[in-house]
Amino acid sequence: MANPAKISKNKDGSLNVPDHPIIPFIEGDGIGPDIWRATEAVIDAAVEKTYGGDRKIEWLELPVGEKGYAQTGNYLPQASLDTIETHVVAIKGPLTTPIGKGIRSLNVAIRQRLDLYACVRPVRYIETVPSPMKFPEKINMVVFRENTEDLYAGIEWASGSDEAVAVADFFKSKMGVDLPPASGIGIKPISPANTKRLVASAIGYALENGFSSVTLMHKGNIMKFTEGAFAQWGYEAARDQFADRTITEAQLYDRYDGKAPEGTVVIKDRIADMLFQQVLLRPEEYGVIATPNLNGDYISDALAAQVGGLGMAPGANIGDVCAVFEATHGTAPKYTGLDKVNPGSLILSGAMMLDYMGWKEAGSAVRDAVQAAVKARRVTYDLARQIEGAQEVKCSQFAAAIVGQMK
Ligand SMILES: NC(=O)C1=CN([C@@H]2O[C@H](COP(=O)(O)OP(=O)(O)OC[C@H]3O[C@@H](n4cnc5c(N)ncnc54)[C@H](OP(=O)(O)O)[C@@H]3O)[C@@H](O)[C@H]2O)C=CC1
Ligand SMILES: O=C(O)CCC(=O)C(=O)O
Ligand SMILES: [Mg+2]
Repeated sequence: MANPAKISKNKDGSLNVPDHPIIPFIEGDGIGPDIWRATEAVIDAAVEKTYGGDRKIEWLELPVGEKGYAQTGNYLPQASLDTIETHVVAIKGPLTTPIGKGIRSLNVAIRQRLDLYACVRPVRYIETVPSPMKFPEKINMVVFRENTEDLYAGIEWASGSDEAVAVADFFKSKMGVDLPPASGIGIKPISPANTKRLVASAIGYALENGFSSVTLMHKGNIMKFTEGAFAQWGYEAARDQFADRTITEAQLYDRYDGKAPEGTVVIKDRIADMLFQQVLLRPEEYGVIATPNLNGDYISDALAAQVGGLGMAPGANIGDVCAVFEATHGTAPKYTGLDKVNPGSLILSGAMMLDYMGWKEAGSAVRDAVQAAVKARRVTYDLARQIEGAQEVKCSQFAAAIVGQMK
């Protein structure tokens, strides 16, 4: 086995992945340590079984979150971010964010500071996993959530603060806008450049992965110059960057009689609230969904519920320089240290990471083993409480069962 070495990126964006790559990981807070241990065991086993010792991951822990604070006095040391950037691929457990006070989200900060602009969250049905849907097998969607701006930009001021008072004065004197007294104020920036790169990556993904549509999800009837502009800029990105590979929904019916030409993707847009009901009633009409940050946050948890809940919802944050893989869910604090929760989301995020590295056989090995373990009906509490005849097992036991299913 060669010495451990960093993954690097070529000028064309492709990756150089050595057989013994160093991959930084953040264990995470709350349930993070439990699900990380489980994930590491499953990924290592998949790589070992797939490549028979010719490939191996060298894990490098980064102190971030509560562990970062305990070890360095800093929740998000710059050195950890630099390490992710220079190693190109990383994986993380969830990190806690206090509500209404305290530090800003470290998860959001990682995405913004590393410019990981696309939050990619696939929603696919796994057989036997309990679903509230009548036909869960019809669900195959991938959320592309803009990850760097919108209300998550963190531009906000507390009620009564000097800044909020100054902004309110400015609105009143310069814009003729009278805010209710003592309002807390938040700003929602949505830019053409950040929208277009997100939508372009969503269209590229749809074309590469055989999806027939990209839906721009927005609330542009109400927030015309932010969400409405998102939809408009999304259509512009399709027209300017994928002219011969995209058509609009209007063109689909006007020119093509409802049948899209081979190798094209239909670009459509839907108002956000309405889309929440359509993904329940007619999921087969939606493939890739590109949307601003807040909508993407909401719809990814809602869609996760359709295919078994947050315990089975993987994700990735992808930028031009590096990528950080992470589950959709958070730190589920009430389960801290109980070895109880489902590690499936982080394990499946690990499978996405293996695919991204070009180790697709190992990625498939992970997914197949998860599927087989669920079918065997020895699952964590979240699935066990919904599957008839299932036996509840601990987080670590579920991971061992997944490893046991690897051929
Ligand atoms: N990317 C990140 O790191 C994220 C961090 N967070 C942070 O996490 C903290 C807690 O957030 P909260 O809103 O409670 O959301 P969580 O996603 O942490 O948990 C909410 C509920 O979802 C279910 N759940 C979550 N993960 C799993 C799992 N692995 N297996 C089984 N069930 C699971 C549990 O449901 P039940 O109670 O029914 O068992 C849990 O109580 C906050 O500080 C938040 O800011 C939140 C989201 C993402
Ligand atoms: O950063 C957080 O604490 C929450 C983030 C979140 O909900 C998400 O990324 O989906
Ligand atoms: Mg969320």
